[in-house]
Amino acid sequence: MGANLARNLASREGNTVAILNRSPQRTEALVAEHPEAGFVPAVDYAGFAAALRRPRTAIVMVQAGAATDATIDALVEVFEPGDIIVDGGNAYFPDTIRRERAVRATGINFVGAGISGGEEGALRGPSIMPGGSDEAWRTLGPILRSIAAVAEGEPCVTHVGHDGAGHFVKMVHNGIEYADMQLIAEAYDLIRRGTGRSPAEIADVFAEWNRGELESYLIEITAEVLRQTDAATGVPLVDVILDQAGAKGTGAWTVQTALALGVPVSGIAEATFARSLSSRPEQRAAAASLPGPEATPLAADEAAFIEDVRQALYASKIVAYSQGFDEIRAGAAEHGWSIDLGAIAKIWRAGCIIRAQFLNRIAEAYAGEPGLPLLMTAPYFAEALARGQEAWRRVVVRATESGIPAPAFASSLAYYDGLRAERLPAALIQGQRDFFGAHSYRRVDRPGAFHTQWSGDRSETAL
Ligand SMILES: NC(=O)C1=CN([C@@H]2O[C@H](COP(=O)(O)OP(=O)(O)OC[C@H]3O[C@@H](n4cnc5c(N)ncnc54)[C@H](OP(=O)(O)O)[C@@H]3O)[C@@H](O)[C@H]2O)C=CC1
Ligand SMILES: O=C(CO)[C@H](O)[C@H](O)COP(=O)(O)O
Repeated sequence: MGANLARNLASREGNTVAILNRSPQRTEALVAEHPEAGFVPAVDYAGFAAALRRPRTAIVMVQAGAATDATIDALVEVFEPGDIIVDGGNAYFPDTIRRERAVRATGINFVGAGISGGEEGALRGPSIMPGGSDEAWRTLGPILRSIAAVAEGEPCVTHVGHDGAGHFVKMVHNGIEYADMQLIAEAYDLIRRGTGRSPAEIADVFAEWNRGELESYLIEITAEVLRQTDAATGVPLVDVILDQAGAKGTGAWTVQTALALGVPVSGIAEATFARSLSSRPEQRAAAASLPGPEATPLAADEAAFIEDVRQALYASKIVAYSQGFDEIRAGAAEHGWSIDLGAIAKIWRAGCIIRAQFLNRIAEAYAGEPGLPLLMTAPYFAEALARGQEAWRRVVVRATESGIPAPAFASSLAYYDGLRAERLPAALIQGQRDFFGAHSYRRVDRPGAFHTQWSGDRSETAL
């Protein structure tokens, strides 16, 4: 990521880029491979600082955690007040808040900036989500705008908010990425097992979907992955890839943060847990003999079933994004960040992994009603959910009857039904809590808190 970001910066008019890697041979290799970049190589932090024009700007692209702390500490030693350190890695936002405070105390600016787009995006133009101070943004804005992806003429970068706001938004971006990928994987599994089509045939289905409302980078690359044949065996590559999904932590952070904020991001949580479940080979082996439907019945009308899956995918995707934006709204309120949700949708339209046509609809929804309480209730999305809900239900029923796990589809539908329910069984939970712990409850017909004397005469006391 760092090498490609440096090449991107160097390719812009008027830029000269100094580079430093803890392994000097990697710095030398990059300089040798890309003479056109005109890099100024440094072998240590002092040399790196000396090579930069004031105010200096450094972009750090290393692993989150100790590596990031070590790099920032080394830069603070050689930088001066007014200089800017940008952490472009996937840092955990509380770390960014801590680092921003500590670095600011030295007079140096610190900016946590989420960067998405993978290696290709870093080179050609990523989506960038910077936090940090207004002062740092004044210097950094033109630099980041020059290297960011462009969507409909607008650079995919905005000053998200102060201190950790940028990394918070990048974290949620990745949480949504997890949900989007899991939903696509469930759609693939349902079509494969429900119709018997081959991966290459399903690639055609995804390619077709990519021409409609589902158009997105993740749908596009899904078709590419499914079409790939393994050179060694001649079978579809997807059939020889070990079915244990990795995770570097941003999905888990999104869920942990949502739990702390009390925001139900159930689709993102299911997607994160689905990766954990896949990566438990001993447990999967032990459970393999547990009973379930013998064989998956093939869909009688394949085309209709595939269309149902498409609609279920779109509806579940709306829920995942709605949950993610709800978490950003809650995080902004908690941390005092002024985050423009419509601007976030706009900077995700290009450059990042979740880039999609669909983000224009999200930007429009927030432009129409900036205080929108929940994205999925905006007219466009409410109408899309209403249109797709019957297919969505059929797919979840079909998956359940067939024994095909579709946790993200099912939980998204349960979230939708939970929110629209006139009454929820939460009333019973309140009664249970009051029974065993005297936690009290509120009533629908009177203000105040109440407790029933469960172990006594069962009379009710107003507290
Ligand atoms: N890969 C991706 O698609 C994306 C990655 N990111 C984030 O960008 C960051 C970099 O990721 P990526 O480029 O993929 O990772 P790589 O593993 O390719 O590169 C990591 C870099 O960090 C350096 N490094 C590791 N430990 C230390 C340390 N203790 N002190 C100083 N430098 C260290 C490595 O040096 P050396 O070469 O000597 O090992 C290397 O230059 C991560 O935070 C990642 O989460 C963000 C968006 C997308
Ligand atoms: O930030 C990214 C894209 O936006 C990275 O690709 C991310 O590291 C992928 O996460 P994971 O390895 O957990 O799937």
